[in-house]
Amino acid sequence: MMTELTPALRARDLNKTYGSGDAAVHPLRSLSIDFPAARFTSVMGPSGSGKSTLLHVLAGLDTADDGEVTLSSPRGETTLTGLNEKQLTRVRRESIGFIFQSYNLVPAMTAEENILLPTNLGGDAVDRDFYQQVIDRLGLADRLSHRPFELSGGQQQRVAVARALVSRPAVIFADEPTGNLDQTSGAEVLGLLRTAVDEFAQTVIMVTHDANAAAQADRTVLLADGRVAGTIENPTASQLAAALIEAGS
Ligand SMILES: Nc1ncnc2c1ncn2[C@@H]1O[C@H](COP(=O)(O)OP(=O)(O)OP(=O)(O)O)[C@@H](O)[C@H]1O
Repeated sequence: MMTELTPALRARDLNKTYGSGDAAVHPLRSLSIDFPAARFTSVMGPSGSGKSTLLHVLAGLDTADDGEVTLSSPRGETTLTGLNEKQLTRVRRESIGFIFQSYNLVPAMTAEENILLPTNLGGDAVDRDFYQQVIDRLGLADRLSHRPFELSGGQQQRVAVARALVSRPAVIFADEPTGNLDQTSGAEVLGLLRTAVDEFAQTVIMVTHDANAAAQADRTVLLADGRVAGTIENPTASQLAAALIEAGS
């Protein structure tokens, strides 16, 4: 049984370097951090501080040069580092949802087909009651047969959020999920991420530049130069804005 103190994700001594010599860039420098289960964590930091790299490594979409990432879910504990691509694909399907700034929907598929894609790929039966709940909550019921190009940006992101929620992954990653949205659509997406945590005990980790968005989380991790520069519990937008100015963003 997981308690809220159990980390859903544990990262230890992650290093990543691009290039070499004078041109070397270090998006991750001996970075260690825990992300508690059933909590909403936002990640902020100056441009180039390593936020997206960290998210991709935690989600098994990219690999670190060394260090360890361990995922704990109701299915058990898995060390992602060291898995081959096939094993990683399986873990991502079973336990991880990802929401991108640019939605990343399959253009030839309808909204419904996009939403059900991860569940179908995993070979799992769709929980129709939960699916209906998500669709109703997202106001997507009359958009399900539309393809992405027939949807507004806000609607496309709602489809992407539904896709990440419906298979009920233990951890949902979101990289600037509100970056392309107007304020109303952005608030809606953030509300849904909160619901995933508060009602469905999922773990959410979200990268954002927006202090107001970040303040919706239970905790904010501040990155600077590939390292954890600090964490703020129950952050407020003004606290985060001040911290970012201090970090030089
Ligand atoms: N594939 C790559 N090849 C070379 N350098 C890379 C690559 N991906 C990222 N970097 C570099 O690694 C550093 C960290 O990038 P990352 O995208 O993780 O930062 P970030 O904090 O998410 O930035 P932003 O807020 O601008 O999105 C940057 O200096 C970036 O240029």
